[in-house]
Amino acid sequence: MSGVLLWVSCGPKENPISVGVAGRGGKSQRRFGLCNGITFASFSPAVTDPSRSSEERVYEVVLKQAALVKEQNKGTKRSLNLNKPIEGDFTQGDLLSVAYDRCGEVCAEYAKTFYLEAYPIRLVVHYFFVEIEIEIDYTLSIEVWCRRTDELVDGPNASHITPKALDRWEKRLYDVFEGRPYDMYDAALSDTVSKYPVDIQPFKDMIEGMRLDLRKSRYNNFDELYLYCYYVAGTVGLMSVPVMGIAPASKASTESIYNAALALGIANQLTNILRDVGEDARRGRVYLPQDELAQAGLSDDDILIGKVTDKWRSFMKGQIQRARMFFDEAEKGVSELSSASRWPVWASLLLYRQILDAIEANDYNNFTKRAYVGKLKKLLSLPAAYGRALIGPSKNLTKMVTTK
Ligand SMILES: CC(C)=CCC/C(C)=C/CC/C(C)=C/CC/C(C)=C/[C@@H]1[C@@H](COP(=O)(O)OP(=O)(O)O)[C@]1(C)CC/C=C(\C)CC/C=C(\C)CCC=C(C)C
Ligand SMILES: [Mn+2]
Repeated sequence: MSGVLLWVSCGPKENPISVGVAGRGGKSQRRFGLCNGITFASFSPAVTDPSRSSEERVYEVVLKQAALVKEQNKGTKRSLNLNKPIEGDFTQGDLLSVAYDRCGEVCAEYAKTFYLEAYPIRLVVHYFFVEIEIEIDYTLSIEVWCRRTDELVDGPNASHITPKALDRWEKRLYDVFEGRPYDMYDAALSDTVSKYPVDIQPFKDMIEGMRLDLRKSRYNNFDELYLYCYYVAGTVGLMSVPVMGIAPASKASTESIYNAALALGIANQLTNILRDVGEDARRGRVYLPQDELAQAGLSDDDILIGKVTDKWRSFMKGQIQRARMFFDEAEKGVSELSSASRWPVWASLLLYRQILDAIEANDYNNFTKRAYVGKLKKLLSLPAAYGRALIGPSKNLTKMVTTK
């Protein structure tokens, strides 16, 4: 089956950016395409087609993850096997609870120093609003693993990291999934993946993203950038949804919710890239698509010189517009999540999206001025997010397009 439902082009005249809604045959396989200007005039969904765009290939992962979660929800769960001798008078439960506490501490530390301040909100939600009893936030173990993975290529020891080291990290990931954790943080993740239908694929893909960061510092077009964004950030959405859970009342298809989760990761990473243009360029990295830069009459040198010109402003307008489209796509899925997850996800979405407003407020100077969302704005986002989180799954199907 092949076909196209709709294709529109938008963005500033100088930098048009296309967005498509591409049909994939039957009602249960429709999806949104926000990738680039490639018009799928006629495409085959065959998995073996080598000419597929990154978006199509990533969508296959989404379908697979959605299918797996449906399957595993029905079947058995892996059970944790802590093979290592346990010292002291602890039960496995005590150790795990300490392990999750440690994960919480790590995330809190990052939340202090980094932009993504979802952790304190998650604490508030879990401790005061959703469960009066203190309960474990299982996504913390995933977040710590993501941060540790990112630290391998971005942290203080990054210069010593080789592809071999990443291979060892991947081997260790397999151990985690097989119930053989190496340390406390791994033990928490082992526990999480034994309790929830989390698949190893997005984790492996994130490591692939780190491999890419070791060998690649330029992206020819948005298709290449999209794949990178999937690896390092879209994967986070796919890892988190099986733990966060889908609202029991949701009538949306699992695929469409995973697609929204993927979109949130991509939107966040695009925003990250737009905010860090100057900083990344000084480290020898230009993530912005080379063909789009050239089309706008810009080059790497313009980025290194770092002068905000009208050409740059216009180029940035297009890039910001595309990132916002991914946020819009993500929005469609948040209401379908379990009630406990909606507030933190809305909060992180609203907070992160404001970084794009901050870039505009800086008159597009993302070379030397860091776009940042002030404390008051952050604070005001919380009740706004709370209000949105009150809205649960839509009763009709028009919003999410497909049925389970
Ligand atoms: C239906 C629907 C919308 C569901 C929501 C799904 C969901 C929870 C999506 C999460 C999306 C998300 C937070 C993605 C992270 C994107 C990101 C910022 C990735 C960064 C990668 C590397 O970037 P870079 O090196 O360029 O940047 P730095 O200079 O290093 O900052 C990351 C750093 C990867 C590491 C990812 C994280 C630390 C986030 C992990 C977070 C979770 C697992 C918890 C998510 C929970 C909430 C409530 C958002
Ligand atoms: Mn990083």
